[in-house]
Amino acid sequence: MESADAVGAGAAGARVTPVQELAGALGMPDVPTQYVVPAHNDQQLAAAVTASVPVIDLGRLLKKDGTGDDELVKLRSGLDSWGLILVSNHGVDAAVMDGMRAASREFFRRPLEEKQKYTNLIGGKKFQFEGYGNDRVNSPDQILDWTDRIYLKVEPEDERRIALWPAHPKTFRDALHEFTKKCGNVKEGVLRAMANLLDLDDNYFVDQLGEKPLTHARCGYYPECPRPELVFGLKPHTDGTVVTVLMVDDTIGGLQVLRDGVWWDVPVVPHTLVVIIGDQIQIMSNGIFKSPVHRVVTNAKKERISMALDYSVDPMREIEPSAHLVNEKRPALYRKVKVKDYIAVHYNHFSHGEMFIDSLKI
Ligand SMILES: O=C(O)CCC(=O)C(=O)O
Ligand SMILES: [Fe+2]
Repeated sequence: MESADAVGAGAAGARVTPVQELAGALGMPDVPTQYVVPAHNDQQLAAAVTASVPVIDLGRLLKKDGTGDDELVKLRSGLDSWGLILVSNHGVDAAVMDGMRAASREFFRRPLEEKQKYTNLIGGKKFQFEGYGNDRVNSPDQILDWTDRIYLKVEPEDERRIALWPAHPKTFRDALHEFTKKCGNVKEGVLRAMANLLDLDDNYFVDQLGEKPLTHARCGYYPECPRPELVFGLKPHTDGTVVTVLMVDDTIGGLQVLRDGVWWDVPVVPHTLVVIIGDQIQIMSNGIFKSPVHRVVTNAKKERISMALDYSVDPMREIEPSAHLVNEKRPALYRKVKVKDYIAVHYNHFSHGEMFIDSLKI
């Protein structure tokens, strides 16, 4: 969702019951009002149609002998139409994906006391982005999302806070390490192809990541929800990342993307990865690539699990539209911004259902 570093931490957050506990409460007649979206925002009832998101063969896409040209065309059309794509032949073994998903699922099945060892509330109160729990609560009128998560900094590797990485199941830490390592190649491959589409040097976006790019992993858990028509798994947002690489649940959908005022289901294709354009690429590409508004809907019958890797430029760097993409016909659309500041403010906007990128428009 947002790759937030310790930068934004500090505000006192109200303690919120894990959604998993709410969902498990016997005889609960309804969901707490804090989770109910206001009626005017209730497009949840509208039946979503499936988006024709293309599946891109990453191996072919990266071929330099011309055989990948079809994939490049598909990539362009997928990004222009949806702001996201599915990727196959991506080099992340099925065993690595399944192992990660299983470890994540098992973690959420552990008793609450054990999960609380990794809490994202220091002293039960002060919110930090890393750890287990809910999203940060900024104000009493914030609509909460029907999801628990464990959010961990995975890169730079020497900044990992291993004490917050679940020790059980025993496979969790290795699975996350391996998954992250493999997904890094997916991110780089897609970024190279995207630069290629804009006639930039292939390494342009990869170089922009800087010396210490930031990566966070978000294992999301969405329990069954008794009132799916009233409650979001994750409210509409754009990602504040460069790109997000996402492994969705292979048995249940829920991710939707907004286009032309309509919500579309993102199809579930086993063992593909979803790559979503983030705001940072929107800025660097001077608005040519657009970060899509997406959300997660809840389900009355089935829990859902997902694993997102949020890739960000080194927070100490500034980003701005590439000079190659700015000219008289197309002046710079966004102001230069320090990534650290962007990340901090993006989250506050998200929690109120606003899009921060709009405030950077020139
Ligand atoms: O759970 C999902 O499928 C989507 C998660 C998401 O949008 C995010 O983490 O930013
Ligand atoms: Fe997202």
